[in-house]
Amino acid sequence: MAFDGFDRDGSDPSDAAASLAGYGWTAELDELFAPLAEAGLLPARIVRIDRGQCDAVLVDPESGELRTVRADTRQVGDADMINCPCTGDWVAVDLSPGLPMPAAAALLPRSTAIIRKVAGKRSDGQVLAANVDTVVVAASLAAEPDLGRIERFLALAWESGAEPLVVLTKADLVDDADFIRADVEAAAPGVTVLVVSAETGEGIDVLRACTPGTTAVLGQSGVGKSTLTNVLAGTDVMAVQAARSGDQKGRHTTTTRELVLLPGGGVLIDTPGLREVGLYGGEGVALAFADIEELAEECRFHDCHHAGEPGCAVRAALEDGSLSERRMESYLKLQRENEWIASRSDARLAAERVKKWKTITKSMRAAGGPVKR
Ligand SMILES: Nc1nc2c(ncn2[C@@H]2O[C@H](COP(=O)(O)OP(=O)(O)OP(=O)(O)O)[C@@H](O)[C@H]2O)c(=O)[nH]1
Ligand SMILES: [Zn+2]
Repeated sequence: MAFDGFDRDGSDPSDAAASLAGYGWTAELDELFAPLAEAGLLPARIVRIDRGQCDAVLVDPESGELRTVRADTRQVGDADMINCPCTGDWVAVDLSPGLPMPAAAALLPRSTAIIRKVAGKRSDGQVLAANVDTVVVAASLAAEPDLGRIERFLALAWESGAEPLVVLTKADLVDDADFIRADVEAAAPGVTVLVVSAETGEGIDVLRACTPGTTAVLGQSGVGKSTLTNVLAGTDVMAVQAARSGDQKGRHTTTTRELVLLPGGGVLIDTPGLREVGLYGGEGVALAFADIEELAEECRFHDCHHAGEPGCAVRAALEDGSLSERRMESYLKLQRENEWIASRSDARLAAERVKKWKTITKSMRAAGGPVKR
């Protein structure tokens, strides 16, 4: 890979990479990237994705300053959407002057990824954000929080490998947020639940302290994700639409996922409001319902279906009220959905393997078959 367009003025390239630290670049990534740097490629973080192109932040080799470049991502595309670049991904960018435009030449392995099943009957997955440390599940206090939806978002968050955090927004619109917070906490074992208001600033400092590194914000449209991003970023980086008269829902304002740098350190990824958040398999449900999973371990039969078997600890908890029927039903529903998608994706992967194998064998036959003895 030719790379001769830039004079580094004798400066140490690792110095330059150091200023990507604010975007989450680590010594480990730097080590991983060494062979690519050797080939003249530059590390860059995707801050926004478009069809076939992305905006990525890198250290300009000439000025040594951070710069956003628009890069062609077709080289790092993949038939499987999950392997396609997304906001938060690290890519190796080729700035060779011979190219029509900068190009993403390689996608670095992800530490975490938030994946949902695409809307509709298809079983494909879609990455919402990559290399995230904290997933904020945002819900508005303006309406009674939909606990099932929060549990669903939490399963997705746990599955990503990042740390979930629930943020209840618009605290200025309710009198007693603590009451609702307690309900949400019961639906989010092991997860911190914060109450904030972008309007009054309540809870914003705590939220800031809870979100070092890379944070992605998930939630339904209108819960105030973009407003939160603006407050944390200290500027209006996101367009916030005036709420429709009569309700506090707002309109769809965020269209592409965007990553912004926070003044106190760390970065934030705003995601568009998600109408449908299908689960994409994995351990997320078990982690989001760790309380029920723990109870199940106490059941007399290790394969207990909690359907009336003797010595069932889950039934006992339902009966004494320490576990709500609502939560149990939510758990069973998400578990079924998770199992369905797992079987679907296994089937899909198997079908892909067969297809790939057929292509290989076909080309071998065309070439006269494998080496004959
Ligand atoms: N009262 C009050 N209103 C808020 C607060 N935060 C956001 N809003 C309002 O809620 C509406 C929706 O806010 P957005 O930030 O656009 O919501 P969003 O979640 O980003 O919406 P999408 O971009 O569609 O996903 C706007 O009218 C905001 O002004 C808050 O803390 N208090
Ligand atoms: Zn049981």
